[in-house]
Amino acid sequence: TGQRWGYGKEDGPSVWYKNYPVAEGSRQSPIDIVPNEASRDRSLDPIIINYDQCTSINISNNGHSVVVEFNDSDDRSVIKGGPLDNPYRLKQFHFHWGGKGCEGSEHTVSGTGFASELHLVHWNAVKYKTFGEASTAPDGLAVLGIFLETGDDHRWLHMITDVLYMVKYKGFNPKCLLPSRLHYWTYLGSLTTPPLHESVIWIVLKEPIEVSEKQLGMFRMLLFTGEEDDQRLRMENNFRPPQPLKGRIVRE
Ligand SMILES: COc1ccc([C@H]2OC(=S)NC2=O)c(OC)c1
Ligand SMILES: [Zn+2]
Repeated sequence: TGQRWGYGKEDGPSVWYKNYPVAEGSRQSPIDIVPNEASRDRSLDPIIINYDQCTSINISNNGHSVVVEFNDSDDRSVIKGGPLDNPYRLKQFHFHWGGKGCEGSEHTVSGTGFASELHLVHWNAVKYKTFGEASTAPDGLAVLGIFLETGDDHRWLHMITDVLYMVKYKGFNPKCLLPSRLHYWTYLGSLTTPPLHESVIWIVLKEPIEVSEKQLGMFRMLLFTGEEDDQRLRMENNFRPPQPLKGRIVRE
């Protein structure tokens, strides 16, 4: 179908259900995470992140966000452990952000949003042959969500913000975007943009990373629109608001 969707009044999250009825499904993301309602699951192991051999292949503006894609032809960069039964291969990462200060993340914590949220998207290459196939399976994807709060410059984020105007660049290890502690909340959810497939095992890290207003401002320099479009729409507020929990349990 490939229907046009966006984050504006006419094509934003409140009308996605018209072309994507699963928007009103039972495991939609993001959600508001209420820490003291999370249930302690002692069977949950720590997550294990292996990004050391990862190969970034490009950075692009897909009209909804800035996306860095990785070579996912083998298990060179995977996440495993935690709530996952298999290793999941890193496919891409991208960000969601606001237009100003405190809003911009997709998940919120007790109603509080962060300035931005990084999504590292992985797929289950043990059970599925392609990302596309995995993206429609209930255990097909694992997305690592990391909150960005404003403060000092992030030591490595400049490698993204400095090249946001370029297309090709290599050699970026997203491990440097991880916070020091990997404590997480986990729940079953979905893609947060159309097609909104309910195929995501969410792992949301509790500890945010710190980036500067200037670094965040670089994201807002991007545009939703192409060079040929007559109007220039700044890319900002590309986040979906929290969706109903519908009885799901958030584990930690
Ligand atoms: C091709 O890989 C992806 C990855 C993520 C999404 C969205 O779902 C989440 S999570 N963040 C998003 O922007 C996606 O939507 C089409 C496609
Ligand atoms: Zn995302």
